[in-house]
Amino acid sequence: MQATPGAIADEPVLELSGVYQHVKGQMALSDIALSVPRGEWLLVTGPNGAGKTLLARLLLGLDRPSAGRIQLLGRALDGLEGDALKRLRADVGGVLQGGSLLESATVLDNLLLPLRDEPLSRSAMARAARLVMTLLNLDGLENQVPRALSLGQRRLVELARALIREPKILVWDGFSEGLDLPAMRETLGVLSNLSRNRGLTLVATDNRPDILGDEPHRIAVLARGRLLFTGTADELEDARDTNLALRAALAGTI
Ligand SMILES: Nc1ncnc2c1ncn2[C@@H]1O[C@H](COP(=O)(O)OP(=O)(O)OP(=O)(O)O)[C@@H](O)[C@H]1O
Repeated sequence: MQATPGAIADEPVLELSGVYQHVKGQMALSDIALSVPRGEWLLVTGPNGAGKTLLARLLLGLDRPSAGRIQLLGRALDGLEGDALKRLRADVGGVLQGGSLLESATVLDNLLLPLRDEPLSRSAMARAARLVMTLLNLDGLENQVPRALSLGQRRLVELARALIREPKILVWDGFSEGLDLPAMRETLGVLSNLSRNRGLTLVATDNRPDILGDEPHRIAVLARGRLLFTGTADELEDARDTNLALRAALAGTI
């Protein structure tokens, strides 16, 4: 198991303070503060339109916040450009909602995309691809094109691509998208091993607050771009009894 929630762990590998994001004149994220220690898991949950994808994109360095500070692995994202940003991105893998596979490329070529600028031989790249494929039970699919795959397999190929550079942080937007319960359980087992053995930190987003099951994790509840709660699943259970807005957010009625 990865470090238990609340344990005194290493320095946070991911820290946000006072983060705001405007989208088309609307305040879509307001005053977000989060801190995740190495090897821990954070689930960001909340109803449709709460701002989960916007937050995931900020963590992946795909968008810049309108205001506030984002620190990943001790480095402030806002000051980073060019090669420094590229290096940081290598340490942060992302699985985005809605899919992002190249439809005209094979599974293998999709997996190798993040390695295209690395000074690696083709055989070293193929070895790295085989490792992640085996890890995620994708063996035998390397020459398929994405449209030949089930939605679940596509998600796992996206996960494999995110893991191929052995990132220190994985940001997974829309965790349950395309995955049935057995696939989800198996994937959680793989991620749990990576957290235990390599200190992988996970930030997952999902509309469902219970999606990470019994794996130790913290939960952040977003609604209308504001963080209503951060804590453990047990603390969330207690808080929802007395907090009307939190109950509405979890029910998707806010
Ligand atoms: N490109 C965009 N143009 C206009 N508004 C946007 C854009 N992207 C996001 N928004 C708005 O920002 C808010 C947050 O959107 P976001 O996609 O982050 O929510 P979410 O919590 O991920 O929702 P879902 O669970 O449906 O994926 C929503 O009101 C959304 O309409």
